[in-house]
Amino acid sequence: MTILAVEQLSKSYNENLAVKDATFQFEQGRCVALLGPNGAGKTTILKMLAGLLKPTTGKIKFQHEKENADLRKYIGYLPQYPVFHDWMTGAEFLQYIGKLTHLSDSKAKQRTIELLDLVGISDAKNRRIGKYSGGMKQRLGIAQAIIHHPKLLLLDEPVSALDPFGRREVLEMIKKLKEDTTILFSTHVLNDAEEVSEDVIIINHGEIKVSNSIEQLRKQHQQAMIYVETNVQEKKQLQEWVNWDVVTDIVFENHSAQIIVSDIELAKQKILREIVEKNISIQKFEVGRTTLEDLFVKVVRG
Ligand SMILES: Nc1ncnc2c1ncn2[C@@H]1O[C@H](COP(=O)(O)OP(=O)(O)OP(=O)(O)O)[C@@H](O)[C@H]1O
Repeated sequence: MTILAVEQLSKSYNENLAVKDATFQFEQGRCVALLGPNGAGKTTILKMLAGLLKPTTGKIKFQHEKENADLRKYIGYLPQYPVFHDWMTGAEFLQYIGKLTHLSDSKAKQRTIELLDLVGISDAKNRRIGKYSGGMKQRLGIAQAIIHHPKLLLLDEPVSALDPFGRREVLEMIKKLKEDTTILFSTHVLNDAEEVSEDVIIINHGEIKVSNSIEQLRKQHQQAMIYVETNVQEKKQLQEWVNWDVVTDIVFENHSAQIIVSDIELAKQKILREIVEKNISIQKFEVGRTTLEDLFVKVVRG
């Protein structure tokens, strides 16, 4: 069942069109990564979905609700830079948020205990938030976002500002939460998307470029490839290979070339023969397949 459908959503900040005609949808129970480089429009999209920014144009439809309805009761949101009262303890903070969401005193207390346990910071419940590590603060931020049992959890770059330990803590946390909640989280790191999500939406310069399951993307985009490392002069000779029937594309980067091919055996023989005949000096020759990282780089570079 589709939980959220977005149609031709746009947002302008004065002259700057930050999100352009974004159309995508995803199913209940999925964990979806909104992937894009800095300034791509991820935060703008998440804020519009969370009801914190008014779209310039377009529609947001949540399950059976009317288009552009107030969705706050269904949605939990963790901003990119959450702000806490550092003098409060974790438990005090969650009780305070519980009351803001109209829970009674006793319900707020009970939910606080459940959430501290769920996000794994019960031991630190009476410690001031100012003394929490980055990973603990993000986990507390996730706890406040799910205090009202939202159907959809929006997390804006939940791991970007964390060290490797904090990243791991929060990624594991997301894996646990996705068992019960639909999650849309933004990131600029493909590895995070591949590790925890089933679907990926790639955005660049405010435009949705890809929206698909990771499984489908792997099937569609993993192509046979030969990776060659050489020096700058040799690169010129390699450029001519793009005219061969067996070569689909060549992506150059510094001293390396990724040669996308249609027939790996034929291409291997042809390239090796050429290297020997033309006496091309190579440092590395590797046969493999393109990865989702290659697709992401290609999309971002246009
Ligand atoms: N309040 C604002 N006023 C004017 N321009 C803004 C505002 N917020 C964002 N922008 C611009 O809109 C574009 C998209 O920004 P946004 O923060 O949504 O991108 P992002 O993908 O979340 O980036 P990052 O990964 O750096 O957080 C950028 O060009 C940004 O400069």
